[in-house]
Amino acid sequence: SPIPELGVDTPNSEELRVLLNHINDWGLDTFRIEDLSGQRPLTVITYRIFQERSLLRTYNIEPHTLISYLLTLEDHYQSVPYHNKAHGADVCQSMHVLLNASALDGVFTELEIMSAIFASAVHDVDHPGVTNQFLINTRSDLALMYNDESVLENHHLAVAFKLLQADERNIFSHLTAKQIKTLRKMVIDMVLATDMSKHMQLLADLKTMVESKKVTGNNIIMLESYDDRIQVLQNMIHCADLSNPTKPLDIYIKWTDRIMEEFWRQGDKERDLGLEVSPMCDKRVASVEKHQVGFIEFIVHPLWETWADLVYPDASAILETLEQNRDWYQSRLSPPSSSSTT
Ligand SMILES: COc1ccc(/C=N/OC[C@H](O)CN2C[C@@H](C)O[C@@H](C)C2)cc1OC1CCCC1
Ligand SMILES: [Mg+2]
Ligand SMILES: [Zn+2]
Repeated sequence: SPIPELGVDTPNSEELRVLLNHINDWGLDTFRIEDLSGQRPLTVITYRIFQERSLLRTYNIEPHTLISYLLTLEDHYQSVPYHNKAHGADVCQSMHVLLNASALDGVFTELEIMSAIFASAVHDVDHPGVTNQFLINTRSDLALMYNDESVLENHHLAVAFKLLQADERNIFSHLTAKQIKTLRKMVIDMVLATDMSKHMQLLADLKTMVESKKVTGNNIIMLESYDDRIQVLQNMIHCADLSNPTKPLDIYIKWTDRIMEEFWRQGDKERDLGLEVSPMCDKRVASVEKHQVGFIEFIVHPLWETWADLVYPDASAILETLEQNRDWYQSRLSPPSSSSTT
């Protein structure tokens, strides 16, 4: 049966096509695409990116096989408030835009680009909506399986590659053994880098790279070793994963609502289990704005400021939006009561 042009059949294909024409733009409304695609944001966005980058042609990927893999991958994202298929789709599309930075023009190979898009699409598959620490504290089967080390990220990878084993879903069936080996290593290295516990090390290495940045005549970054190349891609997927505060405010606020709902459900589970409620997970001491300001100040802005240095001036507008959004949440902070200032 013929594949629908957008990958899935929906009654709103005209409006969906118009939205997907903005696939290369920062701030694409993933929520609107979720609604217009019949709850298939990950399939339609990833399918469009593969087409946009001619990856089906370059790697002889059969459209049915790609759609079959993407639909099954999407079905393996759990219906949790934040870490669901819409987040997977959003990180994939954000990664696609970051890869287009002119400072990175011609830097990565087609295989590295496909690895990065694939890694982003799969990076949180089957996320249960709780943190690594929760899985460790509750002695979950996943923590037992992965010995408490990047438990979620190891699981996302295992599920993503397991789904490839079915012939009708094996989108890499026409790659050489060497290409598959390279893709698999890079995808593993990228998804493992989305473990927030690696943030400080990733950022420190990125800062070192920026300080010693080597560029060609027309300001294109030169990356000689695998370590340098993968380090840029690891920071890129980490930036994409923590890109919510850099998006248009109305979209950012919706992501905040979703992550807080997910954190509060975890807090409720911890309370029911008699465990200490994790930071920011207690709905009874809700300080959503304060947490977002802290998240931006201590994690998101330092990362994006360094990324913006690396690809200067390509991410300057994104950094500007981040700072405006931080100021907005700051302005919503209840002013300190007069007694506290005496
Ligand atoms: C739009 O806001 C957000 C969008 C993504 C995320 C993603 N978090 O990482 C996924 C895991 O949970 C890892 N940890 C993150 C860490 C900061 O905290 C731990 C409890 C878990 C957090 C956001 O805000 C959070 C932080 C401040 C208010 C809630
Ligand atoms: Mg994750
Ligand atoms: Zn994620």
